[in-house]
Amino acid sequence: MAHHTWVLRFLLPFEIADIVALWHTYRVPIIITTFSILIILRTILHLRVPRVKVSDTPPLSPKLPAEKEKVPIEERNVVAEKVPKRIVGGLKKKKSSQDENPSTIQNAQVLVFFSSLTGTTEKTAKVLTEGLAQSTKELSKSTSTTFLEPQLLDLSYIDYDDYFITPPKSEENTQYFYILLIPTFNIDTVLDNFLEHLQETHNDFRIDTAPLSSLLGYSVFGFGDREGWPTEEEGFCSQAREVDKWLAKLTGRKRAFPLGMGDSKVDATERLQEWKEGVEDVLANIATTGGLGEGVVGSGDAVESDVGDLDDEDEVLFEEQKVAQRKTKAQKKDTLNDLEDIGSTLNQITADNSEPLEMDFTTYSKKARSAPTTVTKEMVPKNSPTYTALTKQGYSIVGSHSGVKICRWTKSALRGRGSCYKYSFYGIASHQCMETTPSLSCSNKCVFCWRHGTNPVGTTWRWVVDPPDLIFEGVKAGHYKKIKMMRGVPGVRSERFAEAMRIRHCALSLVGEPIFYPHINEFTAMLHKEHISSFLVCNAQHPDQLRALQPVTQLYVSIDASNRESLRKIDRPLHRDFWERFQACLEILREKRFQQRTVFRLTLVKGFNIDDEAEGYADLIEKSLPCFVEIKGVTYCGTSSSAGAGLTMQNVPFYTEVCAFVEALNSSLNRRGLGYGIAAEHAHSCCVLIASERFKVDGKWRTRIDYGRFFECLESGRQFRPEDYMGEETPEWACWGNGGFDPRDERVDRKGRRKVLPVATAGEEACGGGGGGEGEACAMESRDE
Ligand SMILES: Cc1cc2nc3c(=O)[nH]c(=O)nc-3n(C[C@H](O)[C@H](O)[C@H](O)COP(=O)(O)O)c2cc1C
Ligand code: SF4
Repeated sequence: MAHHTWVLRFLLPFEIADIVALWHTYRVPIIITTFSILIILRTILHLRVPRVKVSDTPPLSPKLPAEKEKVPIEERNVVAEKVPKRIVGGLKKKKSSQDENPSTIQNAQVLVFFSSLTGTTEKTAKVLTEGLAQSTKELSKSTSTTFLEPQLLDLSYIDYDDYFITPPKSEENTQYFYILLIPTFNIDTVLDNFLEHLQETHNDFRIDTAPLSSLLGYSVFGFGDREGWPTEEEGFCSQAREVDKWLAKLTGRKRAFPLGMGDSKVDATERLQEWKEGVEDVLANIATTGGLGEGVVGSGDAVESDVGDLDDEDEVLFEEQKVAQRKTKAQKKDTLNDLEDIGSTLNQITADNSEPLEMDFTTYSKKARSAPTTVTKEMVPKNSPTYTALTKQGYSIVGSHSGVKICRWTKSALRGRGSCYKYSFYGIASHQCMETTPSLSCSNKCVFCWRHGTNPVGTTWRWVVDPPDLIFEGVKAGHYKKIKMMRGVPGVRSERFAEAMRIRHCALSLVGEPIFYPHINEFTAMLHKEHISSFLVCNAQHPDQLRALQPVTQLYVSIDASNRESLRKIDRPLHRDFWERFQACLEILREKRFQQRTVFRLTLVKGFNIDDEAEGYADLIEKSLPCFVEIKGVTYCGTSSSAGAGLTMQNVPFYTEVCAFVEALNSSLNRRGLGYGIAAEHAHSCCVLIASERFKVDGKWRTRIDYGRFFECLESGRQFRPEDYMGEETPEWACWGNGGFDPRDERVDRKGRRKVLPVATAGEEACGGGGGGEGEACAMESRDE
């Protein structure tokens, strides 16, 4: 080792000096010789390698350059940003499976997803789907790929899990192409929820980050309004841009055609037409080559163009977070040193700068994305279509998230034409009952809820919270106003009208989920203080809130199915752990059964939750041991929303079918020795009551409530049991087998004509909604038997 070092030291100075001397002597011939060799080599190579003509590159979609000429300047900028970037140079292209094995697509189908509040997108989506049906039919004839008829899907009705965790499974080995037509709303709509779902799916560690990568591709078109949202920074088409971004991630960058955007009042038709032609080109490409074409990840055909695009987006998000942190630091510590990590641009910011830091974000998405997260929205703002729709249907919106409406039974009782089933079962006078909810939002999308697509939905409360006293005063005022409006209605009985000016009962069940409201306990305390009884219906999805709920007069949990799969289909819950939440709520109800009256509310929907489920329901009852079980046929609203949810009159059970189910359930409970029996019925509402024998004294059912006693118990401050406020005997006419119509009242048909025979009708009762409860007043014709 020592010997080698010595030799190197001796040789090195000699060699360097020698080389330098040589270079000085021969540099001119060396340079000339090198250049000559290079020129000869270049000439040989040029003669041997055939030249590739520019026109040899297949003219594959997207055919944006031609289209760009037609696009106005401001639009052009947008499109230009989204055009796949062409990277020229020596990068090697990746090979995809499609590249190796082109044209492997046998069956393909376009799925057109849309969302619509005011109808524009829905109409457009229908026309677009018809157009695509035509063009894909042509493609099926001229290529080896068979396109199945495109399917139109409303994001308000579908289960996201069926389409946006993995693509749907098909027997014909069909591959799907997703098209999404997305309007934008700066108020809460189902789109917020959809976006949340996409984001959660991407971030869910149990699911692959790109679970939709087996799609053939996707493309999004957004509708917006430049009058209100002139630029993208100000929110133009912001939700379409968000959807596009998340789908790029979920599909592993299979954006088949750039995001299109149109102003629905100005240029949406032209922009959509251009975009549609581009999408059709991509579909043609899929049919002929099996790939998406040049410039798109997934085609394997060109350098992956939107890699940079996506990475930019991530980076922007990251940058935003950093800037937010920086702002706080700058404001708190007031020193430049805190900003060190930001980078050189920020080092120029003065230490006393407490203004928001100005950052030049160069992509459109930055400000638009941060804006909505910083502002807490109102759940139902006055200028929203939801507000308009609700008020049109007779709801009074109180504050920004509560509603009140007088139900048809209240009107009916005022006119002496019968009260709802709660009078027969529990002694509630319908004309003294206020139906309200402090939360119009829900965490389910039940198939029988009439408000799909318009009501805000969410898994957590993310809106402005109104104080309970504002809601309480507001709903009472709204209720009394509506009662007063009944003054001139023919047939209103004066004594009942006078009584109606004193609210005695409150059904917290209109629509939405009452226990979602963060101050629900304060609200019910206000009711009780004025000796208004509380009937609260919840959807068994919020165990924490249910556990924290103070005693109410009667606590309901909607039990819409007896097993996980059936519950998923019928309630379409937003929570992924919906079944666990449901089970937890049943346990909580079991604990509460000695503190207040607990009720299972079963809504029977033919074809969904009746067949073979009696045993399953009996299991749930055994688990929770509720005081009562109300079984009711679904109310069919006859609206497009119920039809959209797949409900028709065929899903509304006949009263005899409800009775048969009740008997099967009762037998199962008897076999298990659980101490229940069929207590009462209200055939007119298609509703039957099974009660625990705790409410049977000396062989007589005592399902009614002593409301005075309830308030005494509550005000005593002592612990009390439901039996302590058990009312008088259930009247004979309400007991099982007697129909349940109050003999004091007069039966009339829908036209107000007197009825003689008792009638068993499905789905006429209007109360309920609340968390998977019922729908709005039934718009169907009676299904008399
Ligand atoms: C309450 C409300 C909020 C809106 N917010 C936005 C918005 O933030 N950005 C935007 O570009 N357009 C916004 N728009 C415009 C709609 O996206 C546009 O009118 C769209 O075509 C509506 O589609 P639809 O009729 O299918 O519901 C809003 C419209 C309404 C009614
Ligand atoms: S249907 Fe509901 S809101 Fe109407 S009177 Fe009966 S309990 Fe009250």
